[in-house]
Amino acid sequence: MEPEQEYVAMLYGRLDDLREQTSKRLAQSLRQSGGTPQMRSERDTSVAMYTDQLAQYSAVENGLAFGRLDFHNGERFYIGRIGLFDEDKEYEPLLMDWRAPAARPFYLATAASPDGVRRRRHLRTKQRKVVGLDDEVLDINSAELGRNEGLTGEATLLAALNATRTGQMSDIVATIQAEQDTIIRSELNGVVVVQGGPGTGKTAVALHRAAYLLYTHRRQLAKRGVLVVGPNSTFLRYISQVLPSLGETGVLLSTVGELFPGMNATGREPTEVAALKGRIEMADVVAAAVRDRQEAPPLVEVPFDQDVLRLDRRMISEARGRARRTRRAHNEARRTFAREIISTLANQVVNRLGRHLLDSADIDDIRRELRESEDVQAAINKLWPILSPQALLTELYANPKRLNRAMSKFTREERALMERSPDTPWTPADVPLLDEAAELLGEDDADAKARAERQRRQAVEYAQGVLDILDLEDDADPEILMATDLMDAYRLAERHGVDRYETAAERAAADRTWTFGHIIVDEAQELSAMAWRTLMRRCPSKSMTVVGDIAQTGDVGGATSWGHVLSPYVMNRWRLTELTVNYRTPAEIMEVAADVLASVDPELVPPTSVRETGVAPWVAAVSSFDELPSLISREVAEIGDGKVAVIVPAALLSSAGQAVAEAVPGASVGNDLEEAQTVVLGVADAKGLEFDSVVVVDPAGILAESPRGASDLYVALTRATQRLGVVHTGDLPNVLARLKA
Ligand SMILES: Nc1ncnc2c1ncn2[C@@H]1O[C@H](COP(=O)(O)OP(=O)(O)OP(=O)(O)O)[C@@H](O)[C@H]1O
Repeated sequence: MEPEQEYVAMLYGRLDDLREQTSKRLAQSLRQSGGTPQMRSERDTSVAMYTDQLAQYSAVENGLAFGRLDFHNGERFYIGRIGLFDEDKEYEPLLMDWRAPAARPFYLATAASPDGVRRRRHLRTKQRKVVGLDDEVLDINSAELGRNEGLTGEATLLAALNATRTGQMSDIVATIQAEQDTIIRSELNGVVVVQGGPGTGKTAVALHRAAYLLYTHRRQLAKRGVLVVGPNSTFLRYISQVLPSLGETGVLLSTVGELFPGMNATGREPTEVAALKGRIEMADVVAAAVRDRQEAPPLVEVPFDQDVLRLDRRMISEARGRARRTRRAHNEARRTFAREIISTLANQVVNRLGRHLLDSADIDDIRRELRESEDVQAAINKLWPILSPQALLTELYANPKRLNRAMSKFTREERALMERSPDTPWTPADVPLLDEAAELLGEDDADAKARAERQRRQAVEYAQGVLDILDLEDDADPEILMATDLMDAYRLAERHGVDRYETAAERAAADRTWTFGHIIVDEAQELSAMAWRTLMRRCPSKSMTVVGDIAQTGDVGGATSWGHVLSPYVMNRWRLTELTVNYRTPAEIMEVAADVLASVDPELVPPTSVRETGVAPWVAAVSSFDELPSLISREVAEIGDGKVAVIVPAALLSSAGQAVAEAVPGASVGNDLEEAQTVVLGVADAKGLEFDSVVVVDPAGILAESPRGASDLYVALTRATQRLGVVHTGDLPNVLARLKA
């Protein structure tokens, strides 16, 4: 252990040197001021680069080096979170980045196929101290009997799997298994689907793949960024530390609901409404809703100049036809529509006044007056209003007549489901519809232009004002300042004020039309067809990693087959990969869950648990759920320091949650995974998470609550890393009969 400690201490020394150097460079860059705009922009880039580097050096502090490979030819290297080099010895590698091609045997070499490796060593460290070593000699003759054959670094792996959970997902960089490594390093292009049962490491693989892709294709991806999509904000918080611990900070984590900047769509709605909004036909509904706002009533009367002008349906339809034929988005095509209407109205005015009495300047004046007339503008606004996506949908949902027209192909009941009053909060299922609307409506660039023009005018006025003041001073040197000089000075100052280095992820988060270099979708089975449409729009290159488990689909609008979901966008050009080993759930618990899976579909095969705990799941029949707090207290005592989840049907969440939170110290309802020792959750919120101990309450309630009840129960049962309890009233559902035995 001593020599390893020395080597690891040397690596930390090198890391400290790098930190110091970078801090100095950062301080130097920050001290520079002024210069040409280009110099300032270069300075901003250096500041950003050094800041990122410092963040990376801090992030890799824990477990900086975790492995060593010894080869038969006498070569040896250490493997860690980042690459470190010896500057004094021609940049000889001291530590190899785990993502480098040469580090691959650390994950793939086996006794049967050693790839030149003699020994693989796992270093376990705590802070900067080496606290343990696990060696594997890759010699087919010395392979221990009964050893779990397929596993790499088994001792270290099992130690990681048995560790107490913290409420935050940790990285698996030291113990990535061969089937996972192949997916992590699979090529950037195209769509790769990672199908796997619960606990097979799909989320872990997806995040390590993001880190791998950024390392391997940095130039390509740093500019456009990588997006990781997760099912809800609790889950995103749970996984949020994994990429930073791998030294990667520039990845945007988002739910689909957050992809519309400025919108916090956290409203709730009945599942059948969300499912309806998720159907692909909704794209046609939104398009119809936009067309419905380009109205052509039989007659519109426009007061003008003590007269009344008339627009009949034919005139309006003609203008509308021209605007539509531009194929521009609604707000952008409005200019064409307005021009046509003004032209029609101008014709009427001219005819009334007598065309032969007017010259072209008079006609221009008439057009201008028409354009400026509030009555004319109001008429155009009514016939072709400027619309925001929010306004379009709010008015659609609130107006049964509009819904009838836009949803003519839907049943009366379905139309009724969509109705809601204007002050209802937006829900996640609204976001893809808002996104669709934003595409069809386009920017209202007249507004943006007016704003820019206003700013320009203000700048000129400001410059002129300063010049006027200077003019008053007798000794002012007229050579020194001209209004235009001042303008430039003003603009530059202003530009410098807003110039700020942002990562691709930060810029992407604020821009609805941002397109990413790669998108990773986790719990992808939950996404509706409309959500897929939104995501595909954000990734024109269709370079994606799609991670999920069809058997866990809980959302009624979610996926039942990957081909069905993906083929509209990439036909059959996607690659299916599968993970088959369950690292989370012990065999004793998985046996119970497997019966539930068979009830979802007898063809589905559960993943194989990598370990047993020797602890059988417990079951408690109670006469009422009032007994829950005392059962949970007992379980908390059993688990010691670990985390306990109480998973309940949505209908029980508030009552059971309150009872447990009041009676059990350190318990809370919802998503406080890090602080609380015990959390009470509905199944949907438990998706993707894991706990040392799980108590599933009212399984019959979970089964009955949704058409996908069996999948929900399967998800709930597979969240535990150590212990499982089931609490029920009445009869235990048949699918859990094994628990009675
Ligand atoms: N190679 C590995 N080394 C160490 N731990 C691992 C490894 N693979 C997976 N794990 C652990 O197994 C657990 C389950 O992983 P993860 O959450 O990624 O699974 P999942 O397939 O996404 O599960 P689910 O479908 O239930 O959400 C995590 O604690 C993860 O750290």
